[in-house]
Amino acid sequence: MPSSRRSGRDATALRDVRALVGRALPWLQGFERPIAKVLGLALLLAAATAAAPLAVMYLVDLLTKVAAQAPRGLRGDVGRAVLFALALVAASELAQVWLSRLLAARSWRVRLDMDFALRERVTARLHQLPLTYHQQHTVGGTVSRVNTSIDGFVSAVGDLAFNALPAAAYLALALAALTQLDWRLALAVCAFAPLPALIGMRAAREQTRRDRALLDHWTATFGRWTEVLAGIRTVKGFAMERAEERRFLAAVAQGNQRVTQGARTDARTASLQGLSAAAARLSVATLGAWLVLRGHGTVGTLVAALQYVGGLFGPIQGLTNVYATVRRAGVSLETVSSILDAPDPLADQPGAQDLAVTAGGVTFESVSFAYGDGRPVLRDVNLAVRPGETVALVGPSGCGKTTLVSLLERLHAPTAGRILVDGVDIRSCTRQSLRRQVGTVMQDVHLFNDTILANITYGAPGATREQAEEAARAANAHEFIERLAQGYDTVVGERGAGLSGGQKQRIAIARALLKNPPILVLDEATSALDNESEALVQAALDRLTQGRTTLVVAHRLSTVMDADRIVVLRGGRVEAIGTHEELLAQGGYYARLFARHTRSGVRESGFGALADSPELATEPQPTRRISRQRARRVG
Ligand SMILES: Nc1ncnc2c1ncn2[C@@H]1O[C@H](COP(=O)(O)OP(=O)(O)OP(=O)(O)O)[C@@H](O)[C@H]1O
Repeated sequence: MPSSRRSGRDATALRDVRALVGRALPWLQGFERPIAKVLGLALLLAAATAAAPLAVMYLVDLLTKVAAQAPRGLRGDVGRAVLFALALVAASELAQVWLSRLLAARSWRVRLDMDFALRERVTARLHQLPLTYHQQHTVGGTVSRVNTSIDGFVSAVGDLAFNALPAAAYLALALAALTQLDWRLALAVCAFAPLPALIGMRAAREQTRRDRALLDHWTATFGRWTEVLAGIRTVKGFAMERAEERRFLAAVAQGNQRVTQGARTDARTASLQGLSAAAARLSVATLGAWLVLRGHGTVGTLVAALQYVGGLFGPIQGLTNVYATVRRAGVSLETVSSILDAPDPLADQPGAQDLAVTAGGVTFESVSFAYGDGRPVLRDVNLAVRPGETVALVGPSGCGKTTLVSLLERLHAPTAGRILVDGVDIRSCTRQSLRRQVGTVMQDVHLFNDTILANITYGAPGATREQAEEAARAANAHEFIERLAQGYDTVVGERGAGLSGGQKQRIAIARALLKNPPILVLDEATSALDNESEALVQAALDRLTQGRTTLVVAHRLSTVMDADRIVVLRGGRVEAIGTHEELLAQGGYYARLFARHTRSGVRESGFGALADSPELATEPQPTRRISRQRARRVG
């Protein structure tokens, strides 16, 4: 290999190590003392291990001398000297065993603590990151990536601190001792020492590439796996179980094949390193024997030298893996950093105050918004919702209704304009305090695989059982809950699998009632409920909205007509605002929508679905004034 290319690679390797150390250091804050303590123990162990062959040498030389003098038993000074030598050997062995045990226990403790601290930071960050981050990453993929990366990073730091550094110390001590014993033997060792290092360095790049590809592969595989399990209803509905199983197993087999190929390459690298170590041992044994025969050394020296050579190549091999370990840690760090350093444009501003809602007025002031792709979704929206008022949002699918209400929760930030609650810009308050004041009931109700009681008190952890029951009564949920085998202690299954759509909605309403927020966001369910269930949900919603400022993404005609005002959104713009009667009188899109609804005779909940009819965009309709009561009868 041309030397310029090699020196280029070495420089890159050094840069990699320096960059990694620079990035890893802030993460190790708080662990300096425990790491230093374990490192101290490891260095002591290295010193004890390096001293052991000297004790053996002393014993062997003593015994050789005694044997040469045709001994008459081990009495007097000779006996004491042999006993002392034996005690030295025993002490060094015992010290090694004791230190190894202590080191193993302490280093595990430090690794586990580091693992805990990293998980704490990553979990907190994942919870803080904006919704868009989670929409762009699969749950399973994130879980698999986080687990693999944290394990990888912690074990790499442990390997470097507790194995590589003590190995380097042992190498230095052993080489110094060997040079003292016989410089020629030390030279023979040094001639072979760089070989395993070079072999390891060559393998490291390939290992890193492999690790990165494997991490991506497992992220995609487990991301899909969790998605399939989460969407098992759809999988079953389309009889895709076998197909999904085949797809998953093919991906696992492909991953395993890559792991096997990697293990084969690693084994080849290890055997090449082993061969170079064996060549070093053979050359030292030959040279040592020659030196002893020539009277240039003692048998003890040769035995000690062979012990050193035997013990040296393990650490040398370990040290050559340092580069691979550093690069592996780099891959892990990249992933964890991509989470910890992911931008959070919605983070609280420095000095943000808690929001205290007094009346509950909400104002959208020239609000525009676009998702990551830059396509405008909301354009210059102006809307002032008075305290205690209910405003229904109506418009075709994709016109930005859900997006508008999510801006109020600060799940996204407007690209222009601002949103005020009681005259306070929500960007200037803390996210937590804002979300405590805004309650939500979304159409895809999410229940946790926990008891009904835990699901109702979610968001109000201090609430008592009696308060939860009271909220459930107001939400028309108490009766059906009481009829369940375990009542409020019934576990609902993942995402509330054991409950009907209407029951889930009523639990969500009870949850919102218990939270008791002054501002409410409702995203009405589009899926039709049976008449009875719909009436129960509607009555619960009426109770929930009483006395609260409410923004509702409306799909039922009754909701729209019961609202104090209706906002017609089209193409991200506010097309009209008014009461039902006012909008009918204006004769625009809303009037056409209403007319079409009354003509079609579809169920109430189909009102929102009709908003999508293409003909509504153009169909001219005569303006008709219909009283609210009459319209309700028709709907
Ligand atoms: N996370 C997202 N990333 C990119 N675009 C999005 C995202 N969420 C929604 N959109 C797009 O923004 C537009 C408005 O979506 P939004 O969900 O607010 O509409 P909507 O009026 O509530 O529709 P619907 O009545 O069907 O629920 C749509 O074109 C949609 O494709």
